[in-house]
Amino acid sequence: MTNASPHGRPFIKMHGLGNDFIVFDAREIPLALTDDVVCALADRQTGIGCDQLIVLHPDKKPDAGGPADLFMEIRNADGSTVAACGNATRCVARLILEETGRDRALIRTRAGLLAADRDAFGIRVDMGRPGFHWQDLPLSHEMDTLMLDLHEGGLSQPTALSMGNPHLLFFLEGGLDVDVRAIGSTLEHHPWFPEAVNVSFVRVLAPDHLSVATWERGAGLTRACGTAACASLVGAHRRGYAGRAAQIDMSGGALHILWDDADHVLMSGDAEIAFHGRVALPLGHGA
Ligand SMILES: N[C@@H](CCC[C@H](N)C(=O)O)C(=O)O
Repeated sequence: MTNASPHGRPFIKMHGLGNDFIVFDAREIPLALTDDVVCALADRQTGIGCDQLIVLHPDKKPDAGGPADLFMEIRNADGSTVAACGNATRCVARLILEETGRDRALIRTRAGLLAADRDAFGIRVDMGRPGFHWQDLPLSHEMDTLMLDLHEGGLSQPTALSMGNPHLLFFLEGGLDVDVRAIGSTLEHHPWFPEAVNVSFVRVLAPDHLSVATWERGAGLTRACGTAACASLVGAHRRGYAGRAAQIDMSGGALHILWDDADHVLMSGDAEIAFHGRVALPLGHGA
């Protein structure tokens, strides 16, 4: 890669429960990354390595509620642009809260305006309302999202819903062993999901305690997925397996999710800084 600046472009490496992010601040110096450059940076052997790459832009679309602190661009490791990422939203909220000294952050995403603050578990983000209509995900045609007539790898009848991004949830019986990689990668691009889908496997340990493994669209198997944790609680409640609040265990740690009476999903958990660095970007990419 060519370096337009002798020192490269600064970035912060962050993670939420091991779901890791390269965060670039483009609020003062613009940054536009092609899919190829995102892939190169995300590569764990030849780049920095990440599940998602985040670019912070000025908020150019203030609505009636006033301007957000920033607009958060979210890219999967394969370069695709997505609307929502729960773990990265907590990380960005932490940066804003530390930078401003305020107790509330407002982050604009393609999925809407998200408010964040601190709570006993770390950073809490209001992830907004879930979507249950087939067009919310979207699906290829009209169907009942509560129980899809879909069968794969011995599993069947998953629930589908949107948390600003599409999720497919299989509820597992007992200790059934599943091949998350095989089933997840097969269903990620199933023709019923024209924009692909995040695939999760949910075990109900108790009505307020779930365990979730996720194959993420555009990133593969990750240690944690914030929107999948939100979707799992909502889906489990709709299927009658859980209450409206639960601890969600994932291989990287736990999140605490509440689906409140106003139909908003609140997600709480850690947001960590791993290290600061600089990277050479190709000419014309804002280095
Ligand atoms: N890691 C995320 C979700 C990132 C986007 C997802 N892979 C998609 O394509 O929708 C999270 O914490 O929510």
